[in-house]
Amino acid sequence: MKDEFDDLDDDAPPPLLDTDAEDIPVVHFENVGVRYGLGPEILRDLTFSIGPRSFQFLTGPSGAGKTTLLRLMLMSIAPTRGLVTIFGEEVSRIDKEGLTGLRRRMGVVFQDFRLLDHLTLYENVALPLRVQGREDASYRAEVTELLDWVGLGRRMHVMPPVLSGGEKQRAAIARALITQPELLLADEPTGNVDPGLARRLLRLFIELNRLGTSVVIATHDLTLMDLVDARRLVLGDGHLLIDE
Ligand SMILES: Nc1ncnc2c1ncn2[C@@H]1O[C@H](COP(=O)(O)OP(=O)(O)OP(=O)(O)O)[C@@H](O)[C@H]1O
Repeated sequence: MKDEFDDLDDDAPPPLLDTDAEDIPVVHFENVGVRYGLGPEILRDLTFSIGPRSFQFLTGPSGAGKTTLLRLMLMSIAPTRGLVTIFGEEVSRIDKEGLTGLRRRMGVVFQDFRLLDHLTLYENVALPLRVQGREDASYRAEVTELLDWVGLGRRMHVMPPVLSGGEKQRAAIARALITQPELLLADEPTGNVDPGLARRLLRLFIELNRLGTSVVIATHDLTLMDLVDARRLVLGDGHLLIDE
């Protein structure tokens, strides 16, 4: 695996893009609250925006609601109160097809990876492009290059069940990035890799951001966050504090 990384630049991550405050937010929450079933409110009074081409960390102690907030942005759960607007559209007014259309504009790295076990790594990563109707020949080089980037070039024809947790995580990251989505939501995307590899993956997220993607990385990892001068969305006691 090391060889595949030899040509990577190990310099500090490049500076983040400046965002234009006048652009329509990619995500906007207005007084949002959420509870699971009849349980207590997990998140309360959330009002914030995520701008186009912006980069932010989402952090807070275990159980603070980071995954829940990502699920709200992914529209896989609905708020119990307040308004969620994604790509300028208010989520409660959108039908199922509309939601699918909005989700296709996002890349998501789930904590549990969600790779398809009956497809090879290459096929998993290529799947979002196939769903877009593209032919294999048109994306083969892109998929191979990205798999090389994350150090999985030599593993691309294996099935996910034989991979380590860190390898699965990198494959899940490659799948989320391959379409250059407008919004990337990543839940602890470096939780299963060593610090050196975590830095390289962070660099990949920053490169994606430089190409125009808004990036949200949920993490506990202070060392990782300290590498980038990025906005921090900090959850605690159900509330959100923003450190610009
Ligand atoms: N499906 C669910 N049903 C009921 N409660 C849930 C559900 N999912 C999460 N919770 C509760 O909501 C709270 C927030 O969970 P969440 O997974 O969003 O936190 P987190 O900040 O992502 O935690 P971690 O850092 O440990 O992954 C927790 O108290 C959790 O027990």
